[in-house]
Amino acid sequence: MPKSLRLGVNVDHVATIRNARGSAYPDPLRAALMAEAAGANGITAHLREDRRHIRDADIDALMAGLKVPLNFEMAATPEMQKIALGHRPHACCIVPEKREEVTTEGGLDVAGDVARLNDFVAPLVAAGIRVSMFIGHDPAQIEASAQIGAQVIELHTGLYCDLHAEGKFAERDHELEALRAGAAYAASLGLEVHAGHGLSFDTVGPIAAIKQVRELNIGHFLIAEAVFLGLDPAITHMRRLMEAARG
Ligand SMILES: CC(=O)[C@@H](O)[C@H](O)COP(=O)(O)O
Ligand SMILES: NCC(=O)COP(=O)(O)O
Repeated sequence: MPKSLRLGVNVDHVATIRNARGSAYPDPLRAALMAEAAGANGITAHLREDRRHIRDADIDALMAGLKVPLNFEMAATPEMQKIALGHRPHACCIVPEKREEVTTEGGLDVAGDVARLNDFVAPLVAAGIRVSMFIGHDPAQIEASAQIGAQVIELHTGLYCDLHAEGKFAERDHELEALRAGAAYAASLGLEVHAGHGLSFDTVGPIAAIKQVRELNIGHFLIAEAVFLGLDPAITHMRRLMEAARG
């Protein structure tokens, strides 16, 4: 695989399992270290406002224990900005968050919140953090991300994965085409392009094949598949599929 396609493993749902029983295990850091050993290029963790999975102590442990970069996913709130500036992770991905949602439902509305997000992102960039906006493929959102000074966008692949799971293949292919166009447009504006959400063995190939995409962040499926295969084999197989798609 060209070095330019990285795999970030999201460990949020290791914490989901831990929190379901209020136990001390399984430990997200242990999973992250296994992912690192299995060849993950980075670790992603989303500290939700409601702390439903990752908690503050997990972020402390990941920052202290990881060798690979941490991509810290967070909402654009003053609380999260303070935590990010306290830790200075390699990257921050700014995501939309609704307390009632089961998972991140769509991309961030950067175009509708340019002035606030501009001020929000500036101190993070000044602290040396690579800032990424988790958005859909709408050109207006891509342009707004560049305008506010983000260096990276992460394209939300959730709809593409949902359409695949529902067997709506024509709509899936239409969404895939829009993701391809979005990736090309973002790269033409000088943005680094990442992608993720809901990716699985079945859906990763066409996204990995988009040449402007430099990083995939994958979590829920890998943690689920680890129940059957183990974490290392699940990550190894995902990387093989990425490599095969990249050519
Ligand atoms: C933004 C994003 O895609 C990740 O945070 C991932 O979905 C895991 O978090 P949730 O399942 O809580 O949305
Ligand atoms: N930003 C996407 C991510 O980190 C992983 O999402 P998922 O694979 O857990 O849906």
